Amino acid sequence: MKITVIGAGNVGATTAFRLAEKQLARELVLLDVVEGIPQGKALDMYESGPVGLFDTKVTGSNDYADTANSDIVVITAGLPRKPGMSREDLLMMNAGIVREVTRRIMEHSKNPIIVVVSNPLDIMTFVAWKQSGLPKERVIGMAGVLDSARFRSFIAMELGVSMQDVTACVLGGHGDAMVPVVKYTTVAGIPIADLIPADRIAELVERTRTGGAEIVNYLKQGSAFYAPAASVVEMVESIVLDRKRVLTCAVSLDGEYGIDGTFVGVPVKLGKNGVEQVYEIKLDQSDLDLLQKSAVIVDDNCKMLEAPFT
Ligand SMILES: NC(=O)c1ccc[n+]([C@@H]2O[C@H](COP(=O)([O-])OP(=O)(O)OC[C@H]3O[C@@H](n4cnc5c(N)ncnc54)[C@H](O)[C@@H]3O)[C@@H](O)[C@H]2O)c1
Ligand SMILES: O=C(O)C[C@H](O)C(=O)O
Repeated sequence: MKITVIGAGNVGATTAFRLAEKQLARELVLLDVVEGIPQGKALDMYESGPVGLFDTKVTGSNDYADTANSDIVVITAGLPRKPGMSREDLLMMNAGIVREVTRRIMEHSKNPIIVVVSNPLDIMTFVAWKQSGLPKERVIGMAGVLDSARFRSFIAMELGVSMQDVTACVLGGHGDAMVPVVKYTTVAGIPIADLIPADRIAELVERTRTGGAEIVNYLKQGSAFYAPAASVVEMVESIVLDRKRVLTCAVSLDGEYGIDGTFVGVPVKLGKNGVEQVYEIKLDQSDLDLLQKSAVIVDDNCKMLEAPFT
């Protein structure tokens, strides 16, 4: 298994380190446009192997030839937002980066599975899919795992229970219009509506929707990376080990939820072939309306991007 992480910044480097520690790849390549950064960070990670007890061969590079024959490529290249910005404000700049990165990846790897992280997430996943020419099952956006993790953390904090017992469902685009689905959010199988008053749930839902901005406002110079990297690794692990985890990921829908051809977050089965099943769960009309609205926002942004994808 060879995994490449494009972008050796906060998310990329943290992801690469977690992947190395978990020994999910025999070979791990960290690539960035900035010379020296991927090489230095990769060597530093590699030198932690004797202490962290892993043998993954981690190398840093600025040359796509070193990514040749990757089984999985994680794209984290692109600008993060600053306080006051929305993720959509990154659209034009990051679309150019993701398009170019994808073009270069595909010159050296025939049939990789691409996990997209760059923002605005759902639209960048669309860009990577279009540019790559890969089947839609092999281009997957990471956001739902992160958004659900945030909702789970807030619920665990609220109730003083282990995060392990909290399961949350957050669908839709990775923006302020995301859809935390209260009905499918439970603590050891108990619906949270039975445990937390409705007005407080509404506050936790709102905190989840603005969870990314909450971190941006603290950091000032960039956005979250520990929870995002952990979320990427959960997805990659399910693919590498063919675990068939059911995780919310941004995938291209084909009529499910009344949405056609748009990338948005829904529960999918992730295995060695990428997206192996899309689950169309029964939603209340109000949640379905929100999900469809969120897809329209993604779609409108995709339309703002001018092809050609070559
Ligand atoms: N999907 C999510 O849930 C999620 C979570 C966190 C961050 N993000 C997004 O991920 C992206 C990266 O965030 P970060 O915190 O790591 O930012 P960062 O600035 O720390 O790192 C970005 C890296 O990309 C590199 N880069 C830029 N253009 C490149 C190119 N053409 N080829 C290769 N590398 C290139 C930069 O040199 C930099 O090292 C941002 O767009 C951010 O918004 C998404
Ligand atoms: O909020 C951001 O800009 C980064 C990321 O999408 C996040 O949710 O942390």
